[in-house]
Amino acid sequence: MVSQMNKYLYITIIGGGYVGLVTGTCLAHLGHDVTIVDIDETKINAINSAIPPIYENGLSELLKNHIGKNLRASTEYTSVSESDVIFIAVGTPPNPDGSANLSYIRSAAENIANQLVKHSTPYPVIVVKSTVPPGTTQNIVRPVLASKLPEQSFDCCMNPEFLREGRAIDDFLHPDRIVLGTTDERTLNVMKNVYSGLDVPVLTTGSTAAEMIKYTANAFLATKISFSNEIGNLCKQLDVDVYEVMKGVGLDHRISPHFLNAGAGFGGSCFPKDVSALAALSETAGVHPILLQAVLAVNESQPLQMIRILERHLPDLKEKRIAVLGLAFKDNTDDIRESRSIPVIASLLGKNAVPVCYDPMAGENMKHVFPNVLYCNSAREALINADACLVMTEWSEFSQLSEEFDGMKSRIIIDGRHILTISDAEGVCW
Ligand SMILES: NC(=O)c1ccc[n+]([C@@H]2O[C@H](COP(=O)([O-])OP(=O)(O)OC[C@H]3O[C@@H](n4cnc5c(N)ncnc54)[C@H](O)[C@@H]3O)[C@@H](O)[C@H]2O)c1
Ligand SMILES: O=c1ccn([C@@H]2O[C@H](COP(=O)(O)OP(=O)(O)O[C@H]3O[C@H](CO)[C@@H](O)[C@H](O)[C@H]3O)[C@@H](O)[C@H]2O)c(=O)[nH]1
Repeated sequence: MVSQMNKYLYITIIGGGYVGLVTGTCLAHLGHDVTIVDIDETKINAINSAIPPIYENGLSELLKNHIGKNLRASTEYTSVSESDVIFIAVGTPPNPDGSANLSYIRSAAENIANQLVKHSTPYPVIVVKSTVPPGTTQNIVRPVLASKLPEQSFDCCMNPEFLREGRAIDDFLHPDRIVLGTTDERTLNVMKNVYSGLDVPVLTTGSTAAEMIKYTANAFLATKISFSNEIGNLCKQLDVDVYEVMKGVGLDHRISPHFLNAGAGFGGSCFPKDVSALAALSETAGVHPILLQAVLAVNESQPLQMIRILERHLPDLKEKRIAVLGLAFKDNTDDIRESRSIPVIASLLGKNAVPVCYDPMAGENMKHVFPNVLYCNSAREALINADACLVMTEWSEFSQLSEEFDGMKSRIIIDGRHILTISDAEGVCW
């Protein structure tokens, strides 16, 4: 367990995206003095104006409480010199072969080293918060810093982040565990100080094991989802309700009821990317990743199951008006990265259908991907005269929909998220 707050720390977060902004704001909420650094000036200006560049429940209020007080944002790395702790929370997007692109990590580490060489607090701790392949902290981040700084003058720690988008603040402030990848006692004390105030179990490991824990946790959760989807596809053939099945299965405490929701598959910036990175890493290590590849394969085919079911009802989709409800990769976010609605809309367009889209938050983001499809301001509007409807995101407002479906031309409703409460919707795999 982390203990009571010993002292407030000066902290810099490199990267002001989902993780950096939530981490920075929550650490300010815990009382630390925090500077968020990002190369994106628009993002920095928005943060300094207390306008979150992303939609995340509760973030706006928290940002307003702290910005201009113990929280600020900058495009400059100068605060690094005054910091006790520097978090690296930049992106690690996939390379074309699925492996993690570490160029942003390298560049952040180089910029930190260039700043610390000018001036530094005694013994700053540089913390890798981004999801990185095993060995990155030890073999890339530390050597980049050590190329400019004396070995004993700093230390590194790997501290993976487990927050979920849409529930990020609650997850950050009430995590199941904190993993601290360091074997150094002094560094461990600094890190415990960062999180003091949180009543959370702490697991201390080496940095490489901490990196592996993050990938393994995501791969396991993704495996649960693909497993449920495969069972769901079978259940549909056998006319069995997969939700009833998974409820029965999940009551076994060794399995747990979580992440067994079958449907259109997993999207987001993490599961697809991290399972691919782990699979690529595995191939490189000479271990053929049979299971991980199957998890990805099920996930690729799952959104297209929606189209297959749709075509059973409407064999010719040409010029058919298809309401697509939900564009975000999950509820309570405006993030569309790897959203399962993207392959579905692309497939509809390929078949000359007319997708008519609605999402409570993510419409603007999706316009960058599909600028020429129709976007509506409500589910009701999208459903008017629709030949069919596909539900792609588990937004709770969709569970309230009822007479809105009366506006459809024909009542073909396919639920990809088990969110509708009307009786005549067809499930994607139930
Ligand atoms: N999004 C999540 O829910 C989540 C949860 C846990 C872990 N992670 C991991 O955390 C990392 C960050 O993810 P994210 O979703 O916040 O990414 P993001 O793309 O939203 O944000 C990354 C930010 O880093 C900035 N950046 C890039 N290079 C920089 C540099 N050299 N200096 C300063 N800023 C720089 C970018 O401009 C961007 O704003 C990834 O490794 C991801 O896998 C993400
Ligand atoms: O039973 C389920 C649960 C989720 N999903 C889908 O899975 C995706 C991811 O959902 P979720 O895990 O809630 O959101 P993320 O924000 O992607 O969070 C995951 O990825 C983060 C980034 O690494 C981790 O920090 C989190 O612990 C991990 O849950 C979404 O498309 C969901 O619709 C399902 O299909 N079935």
